[in-house]
Amino acid sequence: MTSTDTHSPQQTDTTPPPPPPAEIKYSGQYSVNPLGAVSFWKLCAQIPSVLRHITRMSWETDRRAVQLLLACQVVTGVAAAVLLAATARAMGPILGAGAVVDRLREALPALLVMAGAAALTRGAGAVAMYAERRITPTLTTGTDTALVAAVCRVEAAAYAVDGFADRQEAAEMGVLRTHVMVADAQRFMSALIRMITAGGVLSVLNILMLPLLLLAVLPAGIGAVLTARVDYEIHYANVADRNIRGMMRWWSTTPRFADEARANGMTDYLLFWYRSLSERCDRRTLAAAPRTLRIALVSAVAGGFFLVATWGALAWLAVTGRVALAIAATAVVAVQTTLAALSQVVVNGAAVFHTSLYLGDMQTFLADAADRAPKRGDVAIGAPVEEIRLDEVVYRYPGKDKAAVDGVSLTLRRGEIVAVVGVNGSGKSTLTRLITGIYLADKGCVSWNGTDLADVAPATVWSRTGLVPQIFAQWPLRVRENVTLGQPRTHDDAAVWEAVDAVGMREAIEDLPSGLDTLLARETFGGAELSGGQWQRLACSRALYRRPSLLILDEPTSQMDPRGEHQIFEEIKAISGDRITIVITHRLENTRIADHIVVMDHGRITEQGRYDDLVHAGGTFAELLRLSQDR
Ligand SMILES: Nc1ncnc2c1ncn2[C@@H]1O[C@H](COP(=O)(O)OP(=O)(O)OP(=O)(O)O)[C@@H](O)[C@H]1O
Repeated sequence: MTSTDTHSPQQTDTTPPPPPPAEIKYSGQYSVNPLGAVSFWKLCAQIPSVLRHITRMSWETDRRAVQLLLACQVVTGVAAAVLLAATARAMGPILGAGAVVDRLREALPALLVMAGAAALTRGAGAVAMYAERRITPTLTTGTDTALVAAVCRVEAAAYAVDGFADRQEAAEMGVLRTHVMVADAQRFMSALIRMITAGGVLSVLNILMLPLLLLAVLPAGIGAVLTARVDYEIHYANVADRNIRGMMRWWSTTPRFADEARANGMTDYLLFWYRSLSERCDRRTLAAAPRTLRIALVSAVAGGFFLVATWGALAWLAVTGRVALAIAATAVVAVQTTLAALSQVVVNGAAVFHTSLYLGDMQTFLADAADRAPKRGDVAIGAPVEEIRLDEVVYRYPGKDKAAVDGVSLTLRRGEIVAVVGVNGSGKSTLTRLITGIYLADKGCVSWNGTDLADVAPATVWSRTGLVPQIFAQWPLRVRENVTLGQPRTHDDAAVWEAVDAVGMREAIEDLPSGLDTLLARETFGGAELSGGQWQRLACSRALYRRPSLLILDEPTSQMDPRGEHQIFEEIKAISGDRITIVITHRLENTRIADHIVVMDHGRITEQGRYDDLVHAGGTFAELLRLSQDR
């Protein structure tokens, strides 16, 4: 699990060194490097399908730009052929006999054609760049948004699946590569066309030249693909560490946790942790460096050998009179053109191949995320919600041995306030996730108005739910959006103020620089910050604004002063007639407002009843109440 590390924060002779970050290694189907068992030639064979894939993605993004790009490729190819043919034509008179002026005059038409072809190639290159720049931003945004949407839309249970976050991290690399993907593909295609044209012309001049040229560049091609493969292996080995490092970076640098990190003297250790993770990634990268050096050296030596052979063959052909001098001169130009194009094909082909690895991860992740999207029925839940029933409901988190909720049966009726209490980890929050259909029960059934949630379109359930979770988001949005988020808003702020008044936040919001328009993100210019309790009041106002059929408050007042707490519970009572209300709390005095109290332990309901009954029942509730009063 762990390894030793020499860098440690504030280490003295008397204090033991802190443990380095745990090395997390995943096992199971996701631990296998997808490249491990694939042969080199199979990898190369992927390139056409990757190009097809990139073209299809680009086509869906901007058809006209793709058409423009393809037209530029054709122009590039034709111009390259014309350039070489005109070169051959010009070489005859230039290298022939007679006065220089006469020879130049004779070669002039061909020279003009050469200049025109060169200008056309440059022009096509510029237009192709324009077309690529039209496609790339939209394509990147589309891919990035698709990834975010896919993650937002999976069944919430997917987040608990081992390796899900790491595969998301790997998929992010695919999104990053879309920045360069079209440019790489375009350069690869245009170099390929130039190479085929120049190679074709060269093989017409002398058939021996082409195989020699191919041999000169092939080692570089193989070297580039092998290096890309090594890079990917390192990337793959680093995914888990990079993922944790990314999280640690955010947690360590966000102002939200700055007080905690400083006052508890955490900064040195956090930095040590971050550096240790980075160094671990570096060590893997450095360990692979000799392999990449060997690949580069071997491919350079082999390529150099065949290149010398190519030039030698050309010289031998010219010296022995097997080709005319003019043809030999054209062949020199053709060899240079083909070599340059071949190098471009190799470099950009390797880049396309490299991209294909990351795109592959992205595609696999997107397909997996689509598989994990809710597949439930399409029944809609109508208002009002009269009854929610749980029958022998069981739920176990992936990878856990014990069920978090284990055979719970319960009926909730409109107008009731139900309090759920129990020790930490007894399954209260999980129960609310099952009641709202965020998780579907493994066994048993949760039904709303008699319809099993497995048959219901989840959006129709969630449009009738208001949830204040234990850990709620402090959205970096304006105050207004922090109240209305998730609900279509009207142009009238009256309902917003009503929700704000219900949690006693009017004065605090009026004191902000721009009232409801104040941005609640102290990190940004002009942003403001609320206190912990004020944020919690705002989270409550968000749930109340929705006027939900099911209102769930999970420790809603844990950060509030007694006045705020009193106000919230008064409000809950006042509006309870029209809805089902569930309150989870460790402050047992607050359960007095409940019509029914449910006590949970180890995922089961162990007691239930009204406050006065449970106080005298001698069970867990009475014990917890006594402990809370024993100061
Ligand atoms: N996302 C999760 N993935 C895996 N296990 C989880 C997850 N959330 C909760 N658990 C486990 O399920 C059990 C029940 O947790 P739950 O959060 O429902 O308890 P709780 O009663 O709400 O606790 P608390 O009073 O501390 O809020 C615990 O053993 C917990 O470790």
